[in-house]
Amino acid sequence: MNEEQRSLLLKSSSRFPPPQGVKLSYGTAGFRADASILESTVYRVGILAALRSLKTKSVIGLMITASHNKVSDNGVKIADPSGGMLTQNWEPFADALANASDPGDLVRLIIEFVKKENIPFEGVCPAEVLLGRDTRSSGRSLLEAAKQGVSSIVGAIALDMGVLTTPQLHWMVRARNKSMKASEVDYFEQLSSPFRCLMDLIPEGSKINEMDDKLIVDGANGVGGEKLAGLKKMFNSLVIDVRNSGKEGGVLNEGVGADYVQKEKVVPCGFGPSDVGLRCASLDGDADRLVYFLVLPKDNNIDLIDGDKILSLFALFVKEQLAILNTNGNEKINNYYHARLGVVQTAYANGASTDYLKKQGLEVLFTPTGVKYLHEKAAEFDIGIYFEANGHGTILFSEEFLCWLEARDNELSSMSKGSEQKKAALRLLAVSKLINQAVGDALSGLLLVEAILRHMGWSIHIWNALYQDLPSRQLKVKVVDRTAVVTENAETVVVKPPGLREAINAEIAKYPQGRSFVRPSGTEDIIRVYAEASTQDAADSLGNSVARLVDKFLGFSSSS
Ligand SMILES: CC(=O)N[C@H]1[C@@H](OP(=O)(O)O)O[C@H](CO)[C@@H](O)[C@@H]1O
Ligand SMILES: [Mg+2]
Repeated sequence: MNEEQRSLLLKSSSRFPPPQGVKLSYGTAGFRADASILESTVYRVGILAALRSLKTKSVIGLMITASHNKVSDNGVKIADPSGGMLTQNWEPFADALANASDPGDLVRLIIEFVKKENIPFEGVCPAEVLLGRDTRSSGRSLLEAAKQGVSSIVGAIALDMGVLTTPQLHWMVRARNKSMKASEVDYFEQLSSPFRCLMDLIPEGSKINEMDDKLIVDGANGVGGEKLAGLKKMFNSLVIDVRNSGKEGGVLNEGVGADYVQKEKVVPCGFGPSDVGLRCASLDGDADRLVYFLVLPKDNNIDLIDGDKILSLFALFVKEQLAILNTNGNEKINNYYHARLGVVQTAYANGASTDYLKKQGLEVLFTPTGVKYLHEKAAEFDIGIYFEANGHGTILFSEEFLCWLEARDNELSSMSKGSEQKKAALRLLAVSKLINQAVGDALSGLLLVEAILRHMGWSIHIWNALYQDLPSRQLKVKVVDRTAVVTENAETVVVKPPGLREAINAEIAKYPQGRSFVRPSGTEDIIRVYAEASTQDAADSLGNSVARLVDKFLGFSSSS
């Protein structure tokens, strides 16, 4: 490292001293903590983003958000050149950088890493980082810290893209690296034109009734509501009523949003008895999660239509279109492409959804929690559909399949214009454009759900009745050290501390259709407990028993 670079780093990093006595970890979705301690971390992630840009010779993204966490938290994560999450190989470096004790230590780590990764350094290559943030007010100063981090690497520039949903930033990074136009208007256009195409291809007679036509969306008092309001101006075929847009004075994620609705299974603020029976949806704070729900007449209860059911809807539609594409009248065509369709879930997927998907003949795979794992697995298929139960997911199409599909579409244009096969090809191409290929995106997911419901001629009630969820309960347990819990087998089995696995299994055995697992959260300082059983009382009781076990083995009460 030359003297200019070294002194630039030493000087700028001395303005961002790390918080004392805190160990930060890149976690399930980047660094998250109380916003007041994050400046140094965000500054350092700015450096990391610039190095990643140099290494990959591509545009990199840096997003400042703490998604569904409380408004006083914030966080930072990196989008890789494909628009996906930061490569997992770099996470240990991210951890080391964030925890470096002083400027000297930081510079030493950078020198070592640059050497190890063979990063073209010292201004030989340009580096570019796109910055985005959610609506948290702490995001402003954190964005400044990120800018300082990026520009402390010679030759690196940071471009402030403003307040965005997380998926918008990921999409922009991907678009820039594919030399496509990448403004917000381009993003809206990318979503709205395939949506219109899907609507034009709706089979005759698939009309859902008038009353069901309106969609009411809870924007979590975050960035998603405002962006949705901008997006819906692009078409008039969809009536969307946005509530909790953040403009009515509500607090981000407080009693609102997809995480609240999914975990608590109650109506968000701003919804009530007058919404009974209507199609409602909820976004999370940075609009990368989407769940639907139906308000029930009593006690603020809802019927939750979660990520598993969105996944099921998407999988049915894609499977149906593939089947049409590969059929010629009553005869199967000979040279069809056998597209491998796979679905990916985590242990939080409701057991009834997995049974349902398997009964549809679909290949179902499991990964640990965190879209970085699901995305990677889904990318192994020609069409890989992944969703976390909380509503984060998307559909990935392989380049090979898309090439074949485009060629098939052209072939069908000359042979059988207006045929069912031609329409199926067009629909799948439209889905591949509408659904965000970089990362799960509540806005593009919402448009696809709306288009498919109309295609099927289904109300939200019919969709909800595809299968019935097993009752479940999720709990959080505060412990002394959550890293003391180690799991394996896609987080379904506890390996450490010794004895906890056996104790949990003994509880599960008491409940018909019982299933329960625990794991340390990667975004909060807690252990999560999940329980499922044949009745709600049984799921609650199993969850409580397992939470007590966690507390007994690891909690504050166990250490006292
Ligand atoms: C049970 C649950 O919903 N966990 C969420 C949550 O992760 P935890 O590691 O469980 O805190 O936030 C992640 C990021 O948004 C999301 O990917 C994940 O699914
Ligand atoms: Mg989110």
